[in-house]
Amino acid sequence: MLAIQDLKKVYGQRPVVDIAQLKIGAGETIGLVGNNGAGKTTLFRMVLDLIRPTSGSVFSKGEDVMHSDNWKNYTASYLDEGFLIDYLTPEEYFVFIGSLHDLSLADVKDYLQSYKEFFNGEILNKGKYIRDFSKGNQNKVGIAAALMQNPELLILDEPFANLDPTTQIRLKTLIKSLKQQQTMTTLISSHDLNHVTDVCDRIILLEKGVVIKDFHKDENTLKELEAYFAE
Ligand SMILES: Nc1ncnc2c1ncn2[C@@H]1O[C@H](COP(=O)(O)OP(=O)(O)OP(=O)(O)O)[C@@H](O)[C@H]1O
Repeated sequence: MLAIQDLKKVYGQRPVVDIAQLKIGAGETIGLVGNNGAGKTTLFRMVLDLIRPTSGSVFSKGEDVMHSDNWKNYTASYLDEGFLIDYLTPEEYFVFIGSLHDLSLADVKDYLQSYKEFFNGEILNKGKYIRDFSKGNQNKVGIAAALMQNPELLILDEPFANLDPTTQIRLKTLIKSLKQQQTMTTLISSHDLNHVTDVCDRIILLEKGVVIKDFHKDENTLKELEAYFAE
């Protein structure tokens, strides 16, 4: 699904991402972990062609994301509130995103109905603009809008941050159930080692822009990660 080749991003003199080669297969659920400033968001931004690499490329289904638009049809992401439209209500935003993906009003309505539990009564029919919601509730809108697109490739930057514990658990359940369909490749960055090892099958550990570890999850993964970060 994704292939990263000699990818480098340098700010000033400092490389903040430096990955010679990384392949992510279709259907994989990847957890990207690393301390503050490790380069997780910068990597996601290059995968989504939001920023350009200093050198190297990201290929999505074999096509360089810098020189192709095809990946936009099957990729959904939520990195931060910048992905939202502040002056819309959540309902208006979902309808807008739905219209970009040929979803009818009825489709969007059905979808929102199925997310009632995830929204926990805090998102719909509030008569409020997105800008007036708390950061956690804005995250819920962004994550739900990304999932609504039924993407082949889903990219979420720290999706558990700012969510209340109930919603964190519901989000994990949601991601696990989508994973079972085996049609979605998922990249999730997180500082929450418990959550990320719970939902992801493969963990990539980034430190100062470099991949330090890349392994498939087993029963020891959480302990190994905790030991690594405790050093
Ligand atoms: N536009 C920019 N100009 C200069 N430096 C930048 C810019 N964007 C990111 N950086 C630097 O690149 C490094 C990687 O940042 P990035 O946000 O990718 O890390 P991260 O792993 O997502 O961190 P966090 O866990 O804190 O969100 C940091 O040192 C950051 O200061």
